Amino acid sequence: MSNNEQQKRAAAEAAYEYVVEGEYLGVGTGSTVNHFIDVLAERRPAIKGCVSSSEATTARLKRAGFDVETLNFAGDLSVYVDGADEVSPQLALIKGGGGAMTREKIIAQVSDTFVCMVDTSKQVDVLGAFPLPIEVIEMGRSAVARALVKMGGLPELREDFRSDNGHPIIDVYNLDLTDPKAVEARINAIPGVVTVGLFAQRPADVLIVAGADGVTTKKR
Ligand SMILES: O=C(CO)[C@H](O)[C@H](O)COP(=O)(O)O
Repeated sequence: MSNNEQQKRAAAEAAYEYVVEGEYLGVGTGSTVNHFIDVLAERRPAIKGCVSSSEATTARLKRAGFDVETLNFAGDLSVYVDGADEVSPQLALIKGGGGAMTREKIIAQVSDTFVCMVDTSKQVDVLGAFPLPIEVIEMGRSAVARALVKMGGLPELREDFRSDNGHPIIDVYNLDLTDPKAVEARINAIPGVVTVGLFAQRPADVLIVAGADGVTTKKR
């Protein structure tokens, strides 16, 4: 395993401490979450089942023998575990590198504790070096892109990609994200936007950071 994969695995092991037995567990998407699912598969907690944020995660959880239930059935959750592409000191996030941020945001919103796992490379003082993913309705994608240009952004359509919801994703460079809550509200108000991958209004509650010197945990 590479150093980076070892760090992801270490973060996943630390996140496991937040799993609550007897309940449904929210599970995010991405390579760090894949390590978390591997940890779940090895330790087999007595959870009721999982609520998944993507088809890829659902398939991996089912292969590991876990029940996957719809959020509509499971209701509000105690714990949601996921990764992120960037994290600020206030635990605001950029998510959606894997294109799953719509379902991720819905699950985060109804979870008491959002546990986010990252490696040190994803910690930034100000969000925005990572291009901001925005899921859009196909017929509105050019209109949304023009609105983003007016905000100072440089939008790029993600080539040959559709989200699990069947929508295109625009990755936006160059936005000023010094006030991420305000930018999130502004982008949410553009007609045609399904979900912006800014998690500032609902940031992480617990941040697990894995680095060369081990794992640290920060709480909001
Ligand atoms: O937001 C996400 C998917 O939509 C992921 O959490 C994010 O892209 C991080 O992925 P990885 O753990 O592979 O670096």
